Amino acid sequence: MSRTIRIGTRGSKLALWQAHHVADCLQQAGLATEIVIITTKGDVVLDRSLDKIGAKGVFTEELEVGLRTGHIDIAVHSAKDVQSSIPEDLELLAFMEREQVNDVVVSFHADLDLQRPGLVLGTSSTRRKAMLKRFLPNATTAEARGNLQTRLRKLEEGQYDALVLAYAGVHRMNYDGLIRHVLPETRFVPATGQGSVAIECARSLEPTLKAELHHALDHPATHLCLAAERAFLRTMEGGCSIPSFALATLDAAAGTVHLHGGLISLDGEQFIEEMQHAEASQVEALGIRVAESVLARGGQQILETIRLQRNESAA
Ligand SMILES: NCc1[nH]cc(CCC(=O)O)c1CC(=O)O
Repeated sequence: MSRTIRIGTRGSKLALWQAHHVADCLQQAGLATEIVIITTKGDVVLDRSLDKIGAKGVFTEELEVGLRTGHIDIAVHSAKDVQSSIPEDLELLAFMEREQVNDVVVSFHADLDLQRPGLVLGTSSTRRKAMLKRFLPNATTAEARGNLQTRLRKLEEGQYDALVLAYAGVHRMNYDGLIRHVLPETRFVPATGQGSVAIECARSLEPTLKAELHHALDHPATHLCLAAERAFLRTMEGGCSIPSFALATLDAAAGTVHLHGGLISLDGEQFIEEMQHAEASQVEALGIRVAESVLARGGQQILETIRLQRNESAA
């Protein structure tokens, strides 16, 4: 019997659901597992939006320390929370099958009218705030930090009329009954990796165990798409807090990956997008090509403006 696999995870209900999902898959493959909860900066610093916390990897850094010290064997992350580049001594071993990728509007009001003037939507995502300014100008946004349960409590208290969230998290937490609108992914293009679960490990983990874990957990079509999206994000030099977006899809019949990527200005006025496709073997180059096109067509200026605004507000 091989040794027990120690699975590192944040302690939120969603993170624990994802960790148990990984544990179930590994147990079905005949591996014993243990779940180890590690609190991250993003879990405790809740009084600021993520771009104000500054440090990269607010939801991943402490888990990566656990991988280095040998405290855990694998770390389970929401793929969208993983930095565009990870430390050299670590690797992303697997991406699990992606859930429906859309952003959704969640509310206790069954008759929620998205076009209502003055509608208040809760989100702390720079991407969602910018897209709402562009596609739902009648609405305003309010900061909504904290885990899903905390945000739903604030929603019930009336701090906002509705929340904008990833379908994946809402569904995994069984809140589907509160979904009032599914936002079209052609306009509210999701964040890189949205909907997938990423498994990270130390490069030094035993190769046979790595192969066993990869075989039990990786979803090849999702992995291909996320490789394209992450190459896009890396080229954009973006962390979690720039309003970039990317969605790759696999055309299995044609053996090609299609990538829709872009950048939106914080005020929603500029929406620079690019759609290209490539052979499955060329997904990294596809991500780079799409990002370079977006940067060349005004994306670089958007990023410069954001950097200037953040430096001014930090001064
Ligand atoms: N840190 C935010 C975060 N990271 C992963 C999810 C949802 C699950 C996913 O997209 O895979 C969420 C919440 C949200 O965006 O609504």
